[in-house]
Order: sequence, then C-alpha cells, then structure tokens
Amino acid sequence: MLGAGSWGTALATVLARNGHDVRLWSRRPDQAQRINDTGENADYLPDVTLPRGITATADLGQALDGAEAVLMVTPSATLRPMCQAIAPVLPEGIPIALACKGVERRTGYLLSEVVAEELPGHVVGAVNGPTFARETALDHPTAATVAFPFSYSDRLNPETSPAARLALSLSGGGFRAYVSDDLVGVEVGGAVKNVIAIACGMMSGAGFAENTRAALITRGIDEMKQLAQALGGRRETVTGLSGAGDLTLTCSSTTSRNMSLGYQLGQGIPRPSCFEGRPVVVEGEVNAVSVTDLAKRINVPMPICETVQAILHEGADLQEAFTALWARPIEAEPQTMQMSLEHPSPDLPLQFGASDQ
Ligand SMILES: NC(=O)C1=CN([C@@H]2O[C@H](COP(=O)(O)OP(=O)(O)OC[C@H]3O[C@@H](n4cnc5c(N)ncnc54)[C@H](OP(=O)(O)O)[C@@H]3O)[C@@H](O)[C@H]2O)C=CC1
Ligand SMILES: O=C(CO)COP(=O)(O)O
Repeated sequence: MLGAGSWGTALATVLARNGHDVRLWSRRPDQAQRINDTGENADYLPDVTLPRGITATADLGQALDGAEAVLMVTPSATLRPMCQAIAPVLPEGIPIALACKGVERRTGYLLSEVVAEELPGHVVGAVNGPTFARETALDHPTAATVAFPFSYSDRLNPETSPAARLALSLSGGGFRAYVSDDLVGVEVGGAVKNVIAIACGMMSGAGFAENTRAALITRGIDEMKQLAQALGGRRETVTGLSGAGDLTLTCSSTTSRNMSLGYQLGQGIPRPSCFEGRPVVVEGEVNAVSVTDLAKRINVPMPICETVQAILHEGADLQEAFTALWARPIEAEPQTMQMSLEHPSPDLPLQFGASDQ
C-alpha cells in the first residue's frame, strides 16, 4: 500500500482484517515507526486500532519486496513521480491498482494511462467507490468497485482476473467489492465527482439546500457520462458505485474535503483561511483544471466543472458564475435530441442571501 494517509491506511486495514499481510509505505520514517510501535496511525485515523498484518515502512524496496499486488494511494498529482520512484524495485508483472482519484494535469491522462506510460508490463486497474476512510477503517458496511480491463483469458476464467482477485482480497466483514471491466468509466466517475462535490459545497455554503444539491448531483452524473463515453468508457458505469455512488456520498456531508472546501468558499471564507489554513488534500481543486482542460480538448461540455474551475482558478465571482450556470440555454434531458433554446431571462440573478435556512 503506497501511501499511509487516511485512505491508504483504511484500505490496509480492510486487507489485513481479511488475513492478508500488508506493507504500508509512508514517505516519513518517523511515521512508519510510530505506526509499528503503537498499532495506530494517529496522524490520519486516530483511535482506530490497526489489525495485525500491517507493517509500516518508509523503504520502497522493503515495501515492494515479494509483493503480489500494489495499491497506489498518494494524491493524484504525485502519481507520476511515485511510479518513477518504484520502477527500480517493482516486482515484475504484478498488478497495480489505483486508489487515488484524478486526471493528470499536464497530459490530461487518466491515472491508469500515467501508470501504463511509466510502468509498462503491468496490468493497471482502480478501486473506487463511496468510501470515507474512517468509516471504512471502522468496518462500516461499505461497497466499492474494482476495475481492470478484462483479457480474453479472464473471460474464460474470471476468478483468475486481477479484478476478481483483488475484489476477493478486499471483501469481508463490512467491505464488499464489485468487479468491473470498464476502467475508463470507473476512473472518470472518481475524478469528476470531486469537482462536482465542490460545486455542491459552494451552493450549500451560500445558503441553498436540497433542490440545488439534487440538481447538481444529477446534472453532474450527466457530465460524467458524457466524458466517460467520449473517452471510450460506458455511460452506465457512471451510474454505479464509482460515479453516482461516490458523488452522492461526497455531496452529502462536509466529511468530504471537497464538499467542505466548496462550503467554506460558499460562505465567503477566503481560500487561504479554509480548513483553518491547514494543508488538506482536495483532489477536486486540482482536478477542476485537469478535467475541464481534458473535456475542452475533446469537445465535451461540462458546465458545472467549468463553473467550479472558473471560480477556483480564474477569479470568477461565485454568485455570477452560478447564475450564469443556471441561465444557460434550455436543453433536452436525456440528450436523445439536439436542443438548445435561448434562456428567457439569462440576466435574472439567483436569490443568494434570500435562502430559507
Ligand atoms: N480519504 C478518503 O476517504 C478517500 C480518499 N481517496 C483518494 O485517495 C488519495 C489519497 O488521499 P488520502 O489518503 O485521503 O489523503 P491524506 O491527506 O489522508 O494522505 C495523503 C498521503 O499521501 C502522502 N503524500 C502526500 N504528498 C506526497 C508526495 N509528494 N509523495 C509521496 N507521498 C505523498 C501523505 O504523506 P504525509 O503524511 O507525509 O504528508 C499521506 O500519507 C486521493 O486521491 C483521494 O481522493 C479515495 C477514497 C477515499
Ligand atoms: O473520495 C472520497 C470518498 O469516496 C473522499 O472524499 P473527499 O476527498 O472529498 O474527502
């Protein structure tokens, strides 16, 4: 498990509870030592007792020595350098599963494409779903999807596929894994939901409530579907755990760092003061840029993501940007027919400040 943050530690907990030996890599030797000494990752999951079977280490060679599979769980922006760092010590041919969520900013690659470029000769997949780390570590009933592209031999003997093997390794107690062969669809869901969650947070923080949230979730799913399809994934995958499931979770509470960032910004808190100035991993903030750049490059309209990107990175005014989002031309749902009717009152502002809360 490469990454001893909240999600890496939670996934290590799931695997170790199921009887697997897990090497948990931290970039900080002192943290690895503390985890081994105390049986707890106090930095990220305080008061969660880690099961036997987890050994923390800050040595990549030690972490990967004899490994049967590797899960990569550091923030998406660190993925390429992590791949480069492990290349010399990675056991030949072992499957690599991504548990981080995003699109690479410079290239617009899905994270699996980054791994494929840096570490050829390894089958690459992803584990995604509605999974807050702490609840997962505490063994709350939780479900996620394990996606790898299926080969012909996998179809003949599905139990030997990397997706099935990892799903079986993860499943047990509260954790239940599903298997998918649509890696693109699963990755798109995970990357886009964080951006939409920021939008939900912004509108909740600005005083709007359930109608607005439901609209953003539903239209957010539509943006995911369009991007997934354009990249060769399947629209229906997005209605599963890694798309609609994770979006529902992340847009439902400020336990989500993405929702929480949006909420604070919606309340008018300046970015540097959000999270009381602490550095927090908010994937949707970086990925608002990478997702919208990618979508523009391949002509996929993603108006909610574009709105978030404009507010976060181009200095757009939150109220004006959401007013413009709501006053776009009237479209068909679902888009089985091409329709775009001029909005009758595009300049009428949304009622910020008049919310019934
Ligand atoms: N938390 C959750 O509930 C879930 C998170 N995810 C995804 O998992 C990924 C990781 O997030 P999460 O674990 O929550 O984040 P955390 O902030 O909890 O942990 C981040 C981890 O990555 C390490 N790290 C940060 N920068 C680097 C770097 N440059 N090189 C190597 N390691 C680095 C941190 O080390 P250090 O402590 O030294 O800073 C820490 O161990 C994200 O993509 C997130 O979207 C997916 C599902 C659920
Ligand atoms: O991805 C997550 C749950 O599935 C965690 O969401 P946040 O990164 O917004 O906290």
